[in-house]
Order: sequence, then structure tokens, then C-alpha cells
Amino acid sequence: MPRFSTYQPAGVIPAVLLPFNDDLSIDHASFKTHLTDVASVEGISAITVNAHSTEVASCTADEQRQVMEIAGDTVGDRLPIIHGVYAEGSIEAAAIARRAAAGGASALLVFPPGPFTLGQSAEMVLAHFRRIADATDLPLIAFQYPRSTGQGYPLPTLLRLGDEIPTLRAIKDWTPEVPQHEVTIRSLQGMSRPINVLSTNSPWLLSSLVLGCNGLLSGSGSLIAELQVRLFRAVKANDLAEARRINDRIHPLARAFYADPFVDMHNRMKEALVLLGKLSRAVVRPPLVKISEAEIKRIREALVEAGMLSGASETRAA
Ligand SMILES: N[C@@H](CC=O)C(=O)O
Repeated sequence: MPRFSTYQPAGVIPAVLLPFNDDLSIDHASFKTHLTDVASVEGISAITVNAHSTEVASCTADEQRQVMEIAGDTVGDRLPIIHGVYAEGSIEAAAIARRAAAGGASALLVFPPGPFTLGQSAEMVLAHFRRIADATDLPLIAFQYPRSTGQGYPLPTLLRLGDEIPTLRAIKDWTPEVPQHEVTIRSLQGMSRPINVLSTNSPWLLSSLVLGCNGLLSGSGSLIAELQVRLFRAVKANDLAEARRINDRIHPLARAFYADPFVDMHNRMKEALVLLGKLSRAVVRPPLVKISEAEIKRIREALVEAGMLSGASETRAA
């Protein structure tokens, strides 16, 4: 029986970062501290591990198991843990799903297989999800990539997934196209068995949430989960003035974190944790490399503008 067996993916879901030691091994102690810090934010509904934010592409299967184990031991009694299923092929995806379930995950975030960059059909997508759904009863969240990557699913495919995969409960929508995002939200959340749309459009979160997403799943939740909870609540309450006030604090950080190259977003978030005194070193695994001092300075300025760091010193503002 998984923890939180009735969990439905919705609301604010931070995806946490994975600290490393200088020798690139996992820094267990710092990971626990980070998990505890993020999980202490009132109002989040779950946390996500083994996803982009934990540099899943550079973690072995055993390391992913360790990440799940540490997360489960540290915060698993308090919050559901969503485990990424990051695999090039469906057989490996199903194996990861089984390991995640055995490790105590409460839901799975299914990444699109890499070969879809070369093309896809609805039958391939359905076969991929069916294989995972047959491996475990855990609720599934489909990670919807931008269509331009080749890995994003056309809307008819998403609707068939909703109809034919009973454990599909949500998508994490990363479409940068506003009209497409809106149609997706209306279509999936309007199904007879609604599929929640969780925004991962963190660079323009306010606009995305205003379109009606039933939640958000964001790497920047590793730093600003509290602001995201307040933003989500304000939007749900139709309090646009409050939502805009909170967005004014989120915006400088979104600009800094999600600048080009996008792949450095979580690298930058680690540096931000260091600047906030919450992490002792920002080490990333190759092919990522340390960002420049000029960029760290821009992150510091964004933290100051967001009211998270005093301009005079590195002390965290109250
Ligand atoms: N958009 C995500 C990254 C992708 O998984 C984020 O919010 O950090």
C-alpha cells in the first residue's frame, strides 16, 4: 500500500534540488536539510524527486532509489512523494515505476521517451503509458513537453490517454504556447473524468494559473514554494491584486532562473540556495558546469528584488 494512497495530483508541488559533494557524489545531509526546508512550507500538496530538478539524467538507477529512500525517510510521513519516470524506452520506464512504488512513492511523473524527438504516434504514446500503468497502480502525471521538441503530445493523444489510462490523473504542462495551454486546460479538466493540468510554466506562472490550472509543479518551488502557495491561493480566490503583488516578487527570480540556456535553471537555483545560506556549495553534475560570477551576481540581485535577501548583506530577510 503506497503512502497517501488516495493522493490526487493538484495544488502546489515543488520539485526539489539534489545537492552534490565536490566529488559529485550525493550530499545526503544537505539533501535531507533541503527536503525538510521545502516540506515545511504550509500549503504544498506533495514534493517531486527524480526529475529535472534533481538532475535525474545524471543519476544511476541506484542513486534514484537512494533519492527516493532519503525523501521517504525525511518527509514521507508528512507529504506524498512524486517520483519521476525518466527513461528512453518503455521497458525501463516500467521498471522505474515498479521500483518507485516499492520505494514508497505516491505518484509518478512520466517523462516522454527520448525517441519521440524523432516522431511519435498516438499508439506509441498509449503503449508507453499502458506499460507503466500495468506495472503499478500509482496515479500518473504525464509530463507534456513543448510540441516543438517533438516530445509533446497532440491534444487528441492526451484525450485518449485520459480515456484509456484510468490511472492518468494529471499532466504537467510545459507548453510555451498560450492558446494551446488554454485549450489543453479546458479540454482535460473538462473531461467526464477530469485530468488536472499542473502548470510548469514557471517563467510566466501568474498568466498560466489565471487560465485555470488546478495546480503547479515547479523546480523553483525548491526556493519559493511559499510564494507559489500564496500565488495559487490568490488566483483561486480571484484576488488579482494580491496575485499581482506576489507575482512582482516572483518575476525577478523567474527571469534570473529561467534565462537562456534554460538547462541551467536548477543550477541557478542551487546558487540561490547558497546565497540564502541554505546550502554550502552549488555543485552540478556534468554536462552542466558552474555558472559565471556575473550570473551569480544577477541571481543575488533577483533575490534582493524579491525581498528574500537584504541588499546590504547576505542575510535572509524576514
Ligand atoms: N519547468 C520546470 C522544469 C522542468 O521540469 C521548473 O519549473 O523548474
